Amino acid sequence: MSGLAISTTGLVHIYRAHGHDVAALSGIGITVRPGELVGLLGPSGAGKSTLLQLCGGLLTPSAGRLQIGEHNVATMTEVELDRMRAADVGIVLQGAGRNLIPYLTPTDNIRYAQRAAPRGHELPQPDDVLHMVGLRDHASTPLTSLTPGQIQLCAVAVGIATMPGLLLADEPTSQLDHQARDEVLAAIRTINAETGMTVLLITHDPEVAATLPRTITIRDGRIASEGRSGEEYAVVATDGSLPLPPHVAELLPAGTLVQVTTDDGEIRLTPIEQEGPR
Ligand SMILES: Nc1ncnc2c1ncn2[C@@H]1O[C@H](COP(=O)(O)OP(=O)(O)OP(=O)(O)O)[C@@H](O)[C@H]1O
Repeated sequence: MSGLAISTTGLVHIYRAHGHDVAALSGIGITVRPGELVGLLGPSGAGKSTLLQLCGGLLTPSAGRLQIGEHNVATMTEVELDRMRAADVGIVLQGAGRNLIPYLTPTDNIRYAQRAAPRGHELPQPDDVLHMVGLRDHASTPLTSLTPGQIQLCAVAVGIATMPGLLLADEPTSQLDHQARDEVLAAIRTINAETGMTVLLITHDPEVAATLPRTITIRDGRIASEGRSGEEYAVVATDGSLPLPPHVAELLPAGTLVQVTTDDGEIRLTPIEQEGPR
């Protein structure tokens, strides 16, 4: 299967908890092309995991549009979402162990993940999947004998067991030493490059983020900025609003009047001094 595109418009997700609502996403608009490798960044509680789970069909949007390849996620039934997860979208949850059955070998974990794929879906050999993540020599090694890095690689292998068009990974490099982190990142890059699978991964690690071709930073449930090969850019939203980078927002407290002028192709923001109350 080739890479799946992701497209969202005005995506909103509200958790209803203990009698009050939490708006985790407040109108996200992103487009990810098939085969892109994208990092999702942002402070704790920004809404990254919520976005990832929506893309994986583990949650359904409260409002807005979410398209994964041909799937219009907002309108799908539970059965259709199950089918999408079983073959088209691979999810690596935070904490490698949550993705694995501890008493099965890497090969059998992959076979288990492949069981749910619909009839007719072409499945790779477990050995080939393990080769792709660099674990072929550990096909039959008990999980208890693997290092933390190898267990994470095994979780990634299980995530791609059905060769989905989209791999979603929630902090796949966290809690690993630098060498293991780089090996997991290299495996994800290999998967992306060799299969054309679209990859969306969450990371808190600036060193990981700096190596990714594209990053999307979420803050307070909205897109705050995008990075391209380590360079940060503000993104104009569909309603024309432009989130200010934090170091500029500090200079312009809420309510500041700003004159916006253009001059020879440059756009200038000039805060206007307001008279205080007499
Ligand atoms: N099941 C839930 N019920 C109620 N509120 C939730 C639930 N899950 C997340 N939230 C809230 O939604 C907001 C976004 O959470 P989310 O986990 O998506 O953020 P995050 O960016 O992934 O954070 P972290 O980096 O800490 O994992 C937070 O305010 C969080 O407290």
